[in-house]
Amino acid sequence: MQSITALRTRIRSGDLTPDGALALTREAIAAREPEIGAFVTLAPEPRAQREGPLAGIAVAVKDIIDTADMPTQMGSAIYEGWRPKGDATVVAALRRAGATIIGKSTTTAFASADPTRTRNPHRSGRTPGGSSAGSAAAVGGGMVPLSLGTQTGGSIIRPASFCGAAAIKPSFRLIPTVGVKCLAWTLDTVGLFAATVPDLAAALEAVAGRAVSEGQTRPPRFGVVRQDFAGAPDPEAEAALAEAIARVSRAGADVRDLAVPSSIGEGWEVQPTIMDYESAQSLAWESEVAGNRLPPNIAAGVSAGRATAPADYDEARRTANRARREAKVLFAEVDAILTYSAPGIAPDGHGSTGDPRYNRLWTLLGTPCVNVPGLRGPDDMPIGIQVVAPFARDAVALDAAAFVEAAIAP
Ligand SMILES: NC(=O)CC(=O)O
Repeated sequence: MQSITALRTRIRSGDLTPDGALALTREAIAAREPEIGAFVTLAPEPRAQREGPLAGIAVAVKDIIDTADMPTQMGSAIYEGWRPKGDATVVAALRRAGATIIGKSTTTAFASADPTRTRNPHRSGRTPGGSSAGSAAAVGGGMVPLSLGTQTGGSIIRPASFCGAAAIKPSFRLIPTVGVKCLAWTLDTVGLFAATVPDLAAALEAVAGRAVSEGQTRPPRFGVVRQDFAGAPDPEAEAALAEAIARVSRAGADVRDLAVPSSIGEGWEVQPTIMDYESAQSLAWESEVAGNRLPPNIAAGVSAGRATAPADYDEARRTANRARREAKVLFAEVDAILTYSAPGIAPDGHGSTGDPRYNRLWTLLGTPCVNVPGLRGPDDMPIGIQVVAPFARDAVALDAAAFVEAAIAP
């Protein structure tokens, strides 16, 4: 895989130029794109910048995020050829940091749950997940060092787990969603995919201009949350979590099971109500002018949202706010939570993007989540571990995730 920090070290040492780094990425894309299909559009004449912390770093941008120099097509024929006037805020920040936007990566239609044509880079017969399918596959398949995704349910952490990429779904709204097609305005979160957790930190620091480490020297204190309200995982997910617990314990971390207040499970329960209600309104124009061109899963979500009474949506939001208030208690005696990134390895076939049931709670709570790659399950498929920290403590999430990544490294 292409590592931002490794490329940057070579560039800073003079061993590689930014143009050379970009050429490596273009070669990797040419080699794997025919099999993986991670891109909708490739930049015709990408040029490396000379300056900035991301000079020479090529970025794939999920195709619901606006770019001034390439179409933004939302994964839907309704927006075929659509050219926004300008860049989304996060794209402009990437360019200011010296990055090169190398192309637009596939997304499910409007970032919902209808499969794309993209294939899992480890086993082409399996799904890469969604909705940030191309972004996860492009990083997990070693095609690019960095990609942008979004999460409303589980669209960053789940595909990252399926494709073996590190990823962060930051705290809600840490990265602006200006210029990002809205699905659910109280849930949509922009995030990043990269090869390793330190690579994520380097990219987030460049994009968000924030310190991304608290420089904690003592091992983190972890709380384990198995999200029983979401049902049992596949055996390989439980085995991966147990392996991660054993490894971080051996590395000196304190690990304990956490009791979860009932309000947290109630929050998990209402996330789909909020997502569907808001999606129906966000996609009202598309539904009215081209409803017959919406694929089945997003169409079903819009229909469910239209059938949701405003009073039920309001009650769901009260439940969500109660869960956010009470989520603080989860972190009273621990720095970060360990939980499943996905129910198991990437499902066989391409008829589904998988189940966000272990992700949707944390999206609703707005807490920072990191997928830590490195473990393998059946068929030698990657399976991630999800590290969650308190809201606005993204540096804690990254420090704790880096500790887990180091502990599970082979
Ligand atoms: N946008 C989303 O997060 C939907 C999903 O989890 O598949």
